[in-house]
Amino acid sequence: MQEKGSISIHTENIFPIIKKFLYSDNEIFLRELVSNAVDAVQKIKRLSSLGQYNGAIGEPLVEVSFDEAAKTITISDNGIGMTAEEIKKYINQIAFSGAEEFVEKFKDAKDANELIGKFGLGFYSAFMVSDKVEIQTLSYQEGAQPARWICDGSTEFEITEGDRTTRGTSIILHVNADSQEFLDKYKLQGILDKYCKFLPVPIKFGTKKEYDYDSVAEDAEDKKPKEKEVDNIINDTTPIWTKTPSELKDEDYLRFYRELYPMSEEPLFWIHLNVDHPFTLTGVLYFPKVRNDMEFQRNKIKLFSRQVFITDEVKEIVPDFLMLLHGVIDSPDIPLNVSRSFLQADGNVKKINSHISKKVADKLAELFRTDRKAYESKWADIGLFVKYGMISEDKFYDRAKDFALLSNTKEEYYTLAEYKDKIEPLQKDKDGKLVYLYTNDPARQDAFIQSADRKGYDVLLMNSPIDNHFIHTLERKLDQTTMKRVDADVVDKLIAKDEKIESVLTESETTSVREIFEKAISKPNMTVKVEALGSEELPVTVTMDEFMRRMKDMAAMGGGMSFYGSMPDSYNVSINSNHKLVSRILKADGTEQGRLAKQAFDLAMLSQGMLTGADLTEFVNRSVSMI
Ligand SMILES: Nc1ncnc2c1ncn2[C@@H]1O[C@H](COP(=O)(O)OP(=O)(O)OP(=O)(O)O)[C@@H](O)[C@H]1O
Repeated sequence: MQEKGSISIHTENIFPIIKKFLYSDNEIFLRELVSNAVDAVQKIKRLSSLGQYNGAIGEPLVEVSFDEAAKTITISDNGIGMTAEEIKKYINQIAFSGAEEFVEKFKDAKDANELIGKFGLGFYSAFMVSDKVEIQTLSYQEGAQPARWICDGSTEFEITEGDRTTRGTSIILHVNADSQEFLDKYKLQGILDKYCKFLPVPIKFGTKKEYDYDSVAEDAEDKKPKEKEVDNIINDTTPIWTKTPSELKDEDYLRFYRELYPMSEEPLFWIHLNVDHPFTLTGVLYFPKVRNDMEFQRNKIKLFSRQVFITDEVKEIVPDFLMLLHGVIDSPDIPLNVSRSFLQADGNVKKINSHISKKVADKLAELFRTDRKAYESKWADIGLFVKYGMISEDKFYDRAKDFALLSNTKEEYYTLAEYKDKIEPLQKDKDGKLVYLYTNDPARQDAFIQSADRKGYDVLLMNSPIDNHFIHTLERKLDQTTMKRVDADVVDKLIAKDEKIESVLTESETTSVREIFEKAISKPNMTVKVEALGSEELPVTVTMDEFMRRMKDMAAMGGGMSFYGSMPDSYNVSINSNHKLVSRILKADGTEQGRLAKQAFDLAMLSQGMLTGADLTEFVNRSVSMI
């Protein structure tokens, strides 16, 4: 048997195009060829189980090997094999059925995956790294003759009788001068680890040493275990996501997590995805402990299609707010060769995205319901995802509103509904609006928190980076509710009530107090106000108005409020006319008045960490002289 022919293709020579345009991703040749080998092995298993093949199937195996001297890489399997006729049909023609279209469109294609996927060129990716590709194969069919196909990357091929004596196929790549880097153990091992680590058929890559400790006799002088050479199988053929949750224990999930992310802390919990309809999706998603270097933690979800690794860019498949999750997703509905533009347009991908969002919400709801204490203890980490989700997706907000928690400065946790009930009696203003008080820095705002506490007000802890945005979402979503930072005003004014506190000072005394303080402080960005507050409140309080502060925060974050950003920080200085120190200052003589007023103001600044530099030095010197 010998035949020479021309690959059925109307267009002249397609290989230079493949090589040129696919070059950047050339390592995927191995993924393509190993996947074909795995398919071939699975096909023979299926034929056997259907009774259409009665021979022995043997141990299914795909073997990858290389020969540095001969400059070849071989991918060999004991799968279904091909007859010469099948080679002609599947290799020569099928792959090029779309060739004309291919040549027309190749100019616009952005990446190799897109090209290969669209045109069923999996096998031909071999030419990205080879001068010559050879197939040695023997079909499972009774009486089949071994066949050999060889092609040098032109449209000319040759089919002759082959040498294979056992069922299956070997693809031999004669590696080209530019791709010699692939003739390396570590390089190939790395590619296999990346793409083939969880393929469903054992993949052998060389051998490795194993030590047999059982063989060492108790009384043996030389305690060295026997060394033996065993197949180096690079993959786990039944990774946990292919199993049902009932077969698995927590330890299995944790072990898999450690295998995927060896250096990471233990995850908080996980979700096992198992969907049959309307699309097929399996996977395990882990909630990691979130660290500060969030960027580093993105892109940790691995996307597989029938256990073949595709990518860890899952942007379209996983909702943005869940991008920090870890784990794997496997869906045969996502083709092996995906490109970003494909993912964006694909209907299944959108469905998968919203399914994942729903599953995550269901899992969180369940954790909340079944063990609220444990859920609360993890809230610092979980909260980040939940808040991000609530901010970015209305649908998720609706799902999460019953299990999202607010925590206060006393480390108590409340759902949104519980919190509303808690604060309603005391924190409603005169117009019926609920005022939620929060702190973003409990250490600096301690004096304000204590004042609020004395009044029976509750203060929420909103000190994670996402809380700024979360506050806006809550204001938008919650009816008749505003959020105020606890240091936005003196406590008696934080929540505007109808009740009026009487001042012990007359009108002219009030004016004098204001003038004394204005003179003592003498800073243009400090507006002095004398106010009648509770006598137990501090004599002097420095605040920044909530609106002004938010505008400034937005400007600092580049939110387009540059007008506010360029304004100097301006503060309100509230003097409590009912505090006895204020009366004392009023009664003191000329120079003493100024000194005491300055001292009281500096103390207010100090308590908020705002007293620095020369002002601080002056304060310390003055305090020493006063003691
Ligand atoms: N190792 C193999 N054993 C048996 N048949 C094979 C083997 N490799 C390839 N084939 C046959 O050649 C055909 C073409 O392979 P090719 O990789 O080009 O495309 P594909 O596998 O059909 O699609 P894809 O683009 O997803 O890889 C396969 O469908 C299969 O019938």
